[in-house]
Parts: sequence; C-alpha cells; structure tokens
Amino acid sequence: MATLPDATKPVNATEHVQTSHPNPSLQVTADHQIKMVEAPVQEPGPGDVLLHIKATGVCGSDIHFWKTGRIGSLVVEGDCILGHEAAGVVLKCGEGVTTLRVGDRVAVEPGVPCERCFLCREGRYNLCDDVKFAGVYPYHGTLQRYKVHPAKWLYKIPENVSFAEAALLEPLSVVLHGVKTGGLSLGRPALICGAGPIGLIALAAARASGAHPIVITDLEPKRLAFAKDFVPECVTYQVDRQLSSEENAREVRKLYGEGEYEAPQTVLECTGVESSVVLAAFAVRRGGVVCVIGVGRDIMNNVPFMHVSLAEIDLRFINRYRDTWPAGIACLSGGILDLKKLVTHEFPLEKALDALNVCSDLSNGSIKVQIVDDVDAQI
Ligand SMILES: NC(=O)c1ccc[n+]([C@@H]2O[C@H](COP(=O)([O-])OP(=O)(O)OC[C@H]3O[C@@H](n4cnc5c(N)ncnc54)[C@H](O)[C@@H]3O)[C@@H](O)[C@H]2O)c1
Ligand SMILES: OC[C@H](O)C(O)[C@@H](O)CO
Repeated sequence: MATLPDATKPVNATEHVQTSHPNPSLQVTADHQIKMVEAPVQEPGPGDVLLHIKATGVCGSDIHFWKTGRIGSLVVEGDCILGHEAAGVVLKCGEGVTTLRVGDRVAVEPGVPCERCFLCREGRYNLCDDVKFAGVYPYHGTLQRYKVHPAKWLYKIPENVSFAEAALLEPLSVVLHGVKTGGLSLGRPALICGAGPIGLIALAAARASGAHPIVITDLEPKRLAFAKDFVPECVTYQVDRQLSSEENAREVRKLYGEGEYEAPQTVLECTGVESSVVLAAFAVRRGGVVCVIGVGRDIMNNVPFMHVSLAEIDLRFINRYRDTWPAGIACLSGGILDLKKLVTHEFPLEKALDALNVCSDLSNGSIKVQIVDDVDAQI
C-alpha cells in the first residue's frame, strides 16, 4: 500500500488506496448537490492515524455549503466530503505515532494549522491562513466511515464520554473560546442571543460558570421552550419582530431589574444576525462585553458604534477555537456540562442525506442531528 506524506492533503484519487472495505461518504458538489458516494480509504502517513468515525454532528455550515456553496471566502469548488464535528476509534497508526494506539477512542479537532506562520507561533493557530479544515473544500471531512487525521489533533476520550458527546466537543470548543473571550463570571448577569446548538451550549456553559441571572433570546418559541427545559434557571425572551432592536433590548433589560448594574455584564451573541448584534449592544450594561460568536451574512452596517463607544462596550469576536479540547473533555467527563439532550436526532451513516434534510428544516424541532456508524469496521 502506498504511504501518503500528508494525510490532510486535498483529495486526489491517485493518492488514495482502494480497499475492499466499503466507505460510504456524504459529498457536496460545486453545483449544490449532496450525494452518498463510495470513497477510497486512505493509508495513514507518518504522524497520522486511520480512524473509524463513530459519530459526526451536522453543523449549520454543512447546510450552507450544500445550499449556497459557500460561507464567506470558503467556497465549494469541487466534490468534498462534509463533516467536522466528530469522534471515532483508532484503527491503524502511521509511522512515528506514539501518543495513540489501535482501539483508542478519540475526539477530532478538525482544523490542522500550518504551525509555521506567525499566528501559529503566537499560539493563535485558529487564525492560521493555511489551516486544513476537515469538511471545508478542498479537505475531506468526517462524514465517511474511514478518515485519516494527524494524531496530534486527536484527543483521547474517557470511557464515561460517549462518541455522541465527544462529537459535541467541536461546537463546545467554539463556546469555550467565546466564554473565555467574553469573560462570564460568578454572580454576574449574562445574556445569550440565539437558542440554536451554539446558543444552548453557551447557556449551559453560562450556568456552569455561575453567571446569574441568564436570559436567552430567540425568535422561535420552540427553541426557547427547549432552552427552558434544558436549563430551567434561565429566563427566555422571544424577540418581537414588530419592535426595533433597541426596543427589544429595553424589554430584555427589564428582565434583569431596573438599574444599570443589573443589566447583563456579558452577552454571548450566537445568531450572526445583525438585528441581534444591535440588540446585544443596547442590552449590555455600560462597560460590559459583547462577544460575537455568530457568523452571518449581514454586513452589520447598523451596529450602533456611537453608543458602543460612549458606553465603552467591549465588542469582541471569535473565530473557531484554540486549545479547547482538553477543557471540553474535562467538562463532559467531570459532569460540569451535560449536553446529551442536545442530540435530538440520530441517523446511520448510510442515511446521512436524511440527516441533512432534517437539519435544514427548522419546523421539526431538531437541535443537533448526528450521524452514527455502529458497524464493526475493521481494516
Ligand atoms: N465563530 C465561530 O467560529 C462559529 C463556529 C460555529 C458556529 N458559528 C455561528 O454561530 C451561530 C449559531 O450557530 P448554531 O449552530 O446555533 O445556528 P442555528 O442557526 O441553529 O441557531 C441560531 C438561532 O438564532 C435564532 N435567531 C435568528 N435570528 C434571531 C434574532 N434576531 N434574535 C434572536 N435569535 C435569532 C434562530 O431562530 C436559531 O435558533 C451561527 O451564526 C454560526 O454560523 C460561529
Ligand atoms: O465550528 C467551526 C465552524 O462551523 C466552521 O468554522 C465552519 O465555518 C466551516 O465548516
């Protein structure tokens, strides 16, 4: 069998090893189709391992890549296997791998940075321009049975963390980076905007951080009902489309009390929608922090910068994560966060198309849809 020097290379059929092992995969095409395709199985190169992917969560970005073919500058220019929220089992180790063994259960950090640029050297590897991110063209993702990944970007998971939970470590990582950047703290009021998977994980993290009170917003009553069931201590606020963002912010503030001191100290914005960012800026107390986690398509021309500057609101942004898996694993394994309820739908790998369809339909109450592969995959 040929050995690949770099397992994260873009796909090139001649560099793949055909085996008799079926490897169903979910691919998106440049012309907005998704299809189940039999993919070749790669051989792990030096420093890499071959994984059996046991669980992958569907992310909103997978739906965007399918429906619109892009997220900002990330464009689907050719066939690409989707999926980046994953966990699996080590099937085979490449040359020089000393940290993992066959049979280890691992969570996947999907972005493999260059480790040479100044940002990588500063430790801000999430901003690396040369990152090879699984499931973002031209790098194949985890919605397949067999996937090669560098051992360095895999984390062993303890027995009390299931594959489904371990696949949640990726969106949890986004939130952990947001929580660190936004600075939630004990007894300080917090606001979470948006009750999708990211907002709900942020809600759980805010509660675990001791923030109090915590209000969460959304437009959808179903999502707010889910939030209330998930974290009963929270207060929910349904954003009123008839009101301006400033008026909605005034209503949100009333939920905390009358004074400026009672207003949220930190807002974690998890919608990526301009009107919600504006609401966040008006709802946060003077001198507070708005951490924008959401990434949307709005140009954000209406963010009230005069108000932001006069109130010295600290507007912060995050892009993915850096060095968050160990803390995420500790949170799940140590019972600090219980995210199991977020997985509302599960599909076998062969039915991955159905999973994406469920995820793209907001009316069915889905939160996190996962694709699991329970077969006994040998190599
Ligand atoms: N910064 C990063 O690295 C990073 C990583 C992952 C996801 N994201 C972004 O985080 C955001 C949330 O991700 P998700 O998976 O939870 O998405 P999602 O679409 O499932 O959830 C967004 C929620 O916001 C709600 N919403 C929409 N408009 C609103 C408004 N005006 N006010 C209040 N709620 C509103 C929606 O009803 C939905 O429940 C997305 O923008 C996503 O792109 C960013
Ligand atoms: O959590 C990571 C995000 O979903 C990714 O950055 C996305 O933009 C690419 O798939």
